[in-house]
Amino acid sequence: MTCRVAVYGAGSWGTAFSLVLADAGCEVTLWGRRAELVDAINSTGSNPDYLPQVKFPAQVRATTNPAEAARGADIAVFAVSAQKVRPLLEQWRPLWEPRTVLLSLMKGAELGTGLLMSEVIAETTGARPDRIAVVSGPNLSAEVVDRMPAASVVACADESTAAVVQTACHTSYFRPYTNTDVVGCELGGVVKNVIALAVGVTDGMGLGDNTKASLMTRGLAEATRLGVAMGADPMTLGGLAGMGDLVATCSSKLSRNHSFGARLGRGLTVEEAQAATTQTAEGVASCRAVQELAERHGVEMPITHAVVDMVHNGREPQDVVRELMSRAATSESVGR
Ligand SMILES: NC(=O)c1ccc[n+]([C@@H]2O[C@H](COP(=O)([O-])OP(=O)(O)OC[C@H]3O[C@@H](n4cnc5c(N)ncnc54)[C@H](O)[C@@H]3O)[C@@H](O)[C@H]2O)c1
Ligand SMILES: O=P(O)(O)OC[C@H](O)CO
Repeated sequence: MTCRVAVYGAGSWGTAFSLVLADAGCEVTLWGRRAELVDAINSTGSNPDYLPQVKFPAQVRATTNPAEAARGADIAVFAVSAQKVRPLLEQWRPLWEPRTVLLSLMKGAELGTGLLMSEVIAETTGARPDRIAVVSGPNLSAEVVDRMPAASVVACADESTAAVVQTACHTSYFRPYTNTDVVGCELGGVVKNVIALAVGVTDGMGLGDNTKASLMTRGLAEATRLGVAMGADPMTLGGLAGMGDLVATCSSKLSRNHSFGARLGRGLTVEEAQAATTQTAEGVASCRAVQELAERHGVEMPITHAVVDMVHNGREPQDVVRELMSRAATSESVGR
């Protein structure tokens, strides 16, 4: 039977993931909030504002009506900015059938609560963990829509739910693995955005590949330490949703988080970097939520602190780098 999917959010990843779902044989209803964009998608089969190179197959239709998207949906997919999703979920929760799987594509933690997106979904909808899933991995949307091979992870506490989502998005170029470690997969996606900001800064400053490799490796150590404190399997952070996504995001000029950091590193102010960023760079807000989580769980995350200092406390990149490097010398095994 054809899988029916509602995708909420017609930005970059909502657009790219709709293509993946359609290529995998699903019927997709893509919700967008702007009528002119939805009309353009329905009349031209492409999204003029995000990834206009995509030509949707006929089984992708767009709507501004969240209830129309929800009707008969086997899976409801959320691809809006992490800080904006709570009120939408609160408003829309009666729209989905009790059997509908609620799937987050978002890689952010909520400011103020420190909740991961699966937790925001659970809190707002009351859905049980076996109905809530996430997709996370090295999936830069511009490469995905060019159908360049990529792997990813579908995480859900319930393996059979993860398998349903896996089938719904498995194509010749998108290979999803399943995992029951939801916290580990989500945290990998959240923390890599913070580390990509740091790597972007040092790239923007003209620093080298040794710097980049050091930040990525120690950034992975931060993600793993926090993950373990929050109940994740450390092996998950070494997988696609952890190391895999860290490598893709920190290495790619397509990454919005890396680009934001690079602007700071080149000397732009935070306000100037923000003005130049037209799409969601989740790490900018989430770095503070990650810092709060680190404090709550008693975990040391110096790179995350450095990013918060540059993005929110007005600190100069040069000073922050110097400070990071001159911390007391320690053993690599500390805090493992
Ligand atoms: N782009 C990627 O390559 C990629 C890949 C994997 C995961 N993600 C994650 O997916 C999520 C969405 O990212 P994106 O790249 O699609 O961002 P985007 O900026 O391209 O699109 C965000 C979408 O959210 C919508 N939106 C913002 N505020 C809203 C509000 N208040 N109400 C309703 N809609 C609102 C925007 O209209 C837009 O359609 C992020 O958490 C991101 O980390 C992105
Ligand atoms: O463009 P970014 O920095 O949001 O990264 C996009 C994806 O998360 C990469 O997997």
